[in-house]
This record gives sequence, C-alpha cells and structure tokens, in this order.
Amino acid sequence: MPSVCVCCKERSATLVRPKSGEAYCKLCFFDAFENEIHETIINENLFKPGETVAIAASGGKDSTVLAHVMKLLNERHSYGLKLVLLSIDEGITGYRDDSLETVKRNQIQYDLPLIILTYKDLYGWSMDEIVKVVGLKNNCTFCGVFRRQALDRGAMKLNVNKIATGHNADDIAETILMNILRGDIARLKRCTAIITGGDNETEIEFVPRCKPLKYAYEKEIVLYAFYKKLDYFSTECLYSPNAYRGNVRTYIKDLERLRPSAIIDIIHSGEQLIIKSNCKMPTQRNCERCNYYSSMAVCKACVLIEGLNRGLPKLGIGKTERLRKQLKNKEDTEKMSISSLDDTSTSVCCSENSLCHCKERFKDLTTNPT
Ligand SMILES: Nc1ncnc2c1ncn2[C@@H]1O[C@H](COP(=O)(O)OP(=O)(O)OP(=O)(O)O)[C@@H](O)[C@H]1O
Repeated sequence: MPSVCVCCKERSATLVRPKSGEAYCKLCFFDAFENEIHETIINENLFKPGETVAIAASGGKDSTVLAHVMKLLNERHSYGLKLVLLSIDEGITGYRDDSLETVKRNQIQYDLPLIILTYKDLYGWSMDEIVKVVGLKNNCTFCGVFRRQALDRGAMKLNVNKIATGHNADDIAETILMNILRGDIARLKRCTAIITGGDNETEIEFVPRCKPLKYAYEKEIVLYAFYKKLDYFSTECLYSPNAYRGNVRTYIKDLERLRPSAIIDIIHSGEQLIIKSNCKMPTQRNCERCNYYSSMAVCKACVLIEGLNRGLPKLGIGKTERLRKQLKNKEDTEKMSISSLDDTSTSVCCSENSLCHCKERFKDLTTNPT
C-alpha cells in the first residue's frame, strides 16, 4: 500500500478502498463514503424536506451504519427530516434479543425515538415457536413475509412517510441473481428499484421504502463501522444457515475475487433489464382477511398463519395448487367447510383460533398515512 493517501496526498494511507482499490487515510475514506451516500440520496430524490423517515434498525452493521450516516447527513446537509428507529423482534432467542440491545444503545447514542414490534404480538407466533414446528428449512419464508408486513405496520403506527432499510449493493446483487435463478420476473423487475412501495397497483408495501446504501459495498460498510467504532451486533441469524441466499452470496463472493466490479456490474445489468410488455405480472389487491396488499384473495402472511394454527406448517410454502390440495385434505378430515384460498366469497378466518390476530392486523390499513 502506498504510504500517502491518494485523496489528500498528505496523511498516511490506512486502508485500501474495496470499491476502487485506492489507498485512503481514514478521514478521506469517511468523507468519500458519506458523500457517495449523500449523492445517492440527492440524485435519486429519496426524501423530501419535512418527511418523517423510519430507519429499519436490526442492530446489524448495515442498519447501524445507515442510522449513523442518516443522522449525520440530515444535520450536515439540512435535509429537514425527522428520523426514528423501527425494529422488529422476530423472537429469536440468542440472536434478535441481543441485537435489539444494540439498537437500544444506538437509540441513546443517536438520540432518536425507537419503536419495537414483535412477531408474537402481531401474528401470535415467535420465530422460535415457528422453527419448532417448521424446522430450519423454509423458516426464512415465514420470517421474510412477516417482517415485510411488520415493518409496514410499525411505520403506520409511527405515522412515517418512508422506511429506509440498510440493504447494500451486495444484498441487491444477490437478490437480482436469486430472482433470475428462480425465474421470478415480478420480483426481478422491482428488486433493483431504489424506492418501492406506496400507492401503486403493482406495489406490495403500503409505506414507501428506500435503500440509501444501494451502491455501498458491504466491505466498505464494514470498514466504515470498524474505523468509526460504531456499536453494532455482528452474529449471523441462528435460523438461516440453510437459506438459498447463502449459496448465492458465496457464488457472488467467488465472482468478486475474480472480478472486483462483479457486484456493481450485476446491479447495472439488473437496472437495464426490460420486461416484455406481454409478460404476465401479478396485480395487487387487498387481502380479504387482513387488508394487506396481496396478489391473491388471501395474502401470504394469512396463509402462513393459517397453516401454523391448523397444524399444516408447510401451507403457504410451495405451489398454490399443492396448498389447495393440502388444505382440502385437512378440511375433509376435520369435516369442516372452508372456502378455497382463491375464493373471494366467504372464508373462515383463522382468527377462530385464539392465537390468530389476522383480522386485527391490518384493520387500520384502510387509510394510508403517506
Ligand atoms: N428485525 C429487523 N428490524 C428492523 N429492520 C430490519 C430487521 N431485519 C432486517 N431489517 C432491515 O432490513 C435490512 C436488510 O436486512 P438483512 O436481514 O438482509 O440484514 P443485514 O444485511 O444483515 O443487515 P443488518 O446488517 O442491518 O442487519 C436491514 O439492514 C434492516 O434495515
């Protein structure tokens, strides 16, 4: 490494930027990293003055860096934003309970309000309980679907205009490749967007979400957190070792070793993809049970909860046709009559089970606060 920073040409270089391979001193790296996020925010028009923004805070490195940088840039550039922290407690003992302790410290360090919602309160099930019945395979489906809705729910409770998440360039490159590998055209179309959600018939979240770290490399986020001595939690989720994403992540890391620009190249390619106009896309409507956005009569979260409450934990994982058959068999054995999942007429809600909160969950979602 050259002994002098390529940027200020005065101070000693302390690190090599993974993005450019150039030697920087700490201070110039901080400036460059923060300025790039500021440019993303301005160029992509992520926020408007006066907006309240919920930073989705998990206590991990990405959202901790996001909270730190958002607070700093909001003051430095007078964005005029009101920032709050929003955390979801999935109920994973030995993981989320510890990471939420970090968020609670961050709340004090950054002097920001914090709200924590739990899966147990929202859905009647914690991830610890879900994994007991579902096992380690497939449990990420529950967690991902529930978190998407939980963040929306929290954002509405806080009456915020936008949610900012800590998704970084590596996360987005992984998602693009995963959607290609799964042939999921609908998700492929929207996964490169820096702002998603809001009042649009193709969107699947009520409150708009944005990703200010979209172009920040994970390695640079780690360097920034390390040299800034930020307080973050760095353990991997105990329940995700079997997740498909892990394989894609390893593949991209291998690619990156051969070609350092692989991550940004995948993002740029994803951004340029144009989906054929005759390609069939799901249209969004409101779940007839909880009122959340859904491409079917009943949203995925309600189907998953119904499966859990009915002792059919695999319901909602896999193809719709298989689910209908599973449910039908279960109905026959229970001699109960319930409507099929796609039936928009009457349906028996899983709220008959005392644990289910589905009727309650989104009854307040009829008006969008944004
Ligand atoms: N339990 C949670 N509560 C609030 N926000 C969350 C939670 N889990 C994830 N998020 C949000 O979604 C983003 C991406 O989540 P992901 O699970 O990919 O974690 P990650 O890449 O390890 O990020 P982090 O380092 O912030 O944990 C996070 O940066 C955060 O903004």
